[in-house]
Amino acid sequence: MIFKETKLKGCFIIEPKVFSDNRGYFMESYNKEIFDSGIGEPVNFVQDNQSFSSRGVIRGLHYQIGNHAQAKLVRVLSGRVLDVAVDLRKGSPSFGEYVAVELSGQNKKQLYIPRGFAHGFAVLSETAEFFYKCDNYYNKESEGGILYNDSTLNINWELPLSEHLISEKDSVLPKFKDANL
Ligand SMILES: Cc1cn([C@H]2C[C@H](O)[C@@H](COP(=O)(O)OP(=O)(O)O[C@H]3O[C@H](C)C(=O)[C@H](O)[C@H]3O)O2)c(=O)[nH]c1=O
Repeated sequence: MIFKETKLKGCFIIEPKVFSDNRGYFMESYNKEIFDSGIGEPVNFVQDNQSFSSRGVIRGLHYQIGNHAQAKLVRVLSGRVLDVAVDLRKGSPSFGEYVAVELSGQNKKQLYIPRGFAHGFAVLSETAEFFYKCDNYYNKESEGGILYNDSTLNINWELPLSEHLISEKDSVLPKFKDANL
């Protein structure tokens, strides 16, 4: 496994070791000992999530506030997405900055997003199966979000506007300046 820290401290791009042969491939997609050593601290995941989306779907930008904040280890089982993490940590020198990484079944890359970030992704392939581990449980009451096309964050989702497919809930999320952080 190769761990590359992004410009946002604590946020890592991870590339697993893939063993390919004439049958296909094998990889350890998660190994706690290797992961904790690569990240530099213990992370205890408690919930796995999985979602399936069609091209043009943008899920996010979501986070959970306070003690219910979640760190996430995200990857794509099949298809291709642009995955986005926004630094919302109060006092962070990169507050309001984001990283965008293409994750796909092909490149098998993973993104580790620490607590204190908003997360979202856009589906660039016909369909995408998305899988992620969380280090805190879902807590509906503590859900927060930011409008995916907020002009201050100015995220390039790499999809024509005409293709954006957003949930009703996400379409009415607050702007970054009004978000409940
Ligand atoms: C997140 C979550 C949702 N749900 C229920 C609540 C809704 O009835 C249904 C769909 O939820 P939602 O529309 O919020 O799903 P996404 O838009 O994929 O939300 C996720 O999208 C971005 C990319 C994230 O990083 C978050 O993990 C999460 O907010 O699943 C649960 O039962 N447990 C959960 O952990």
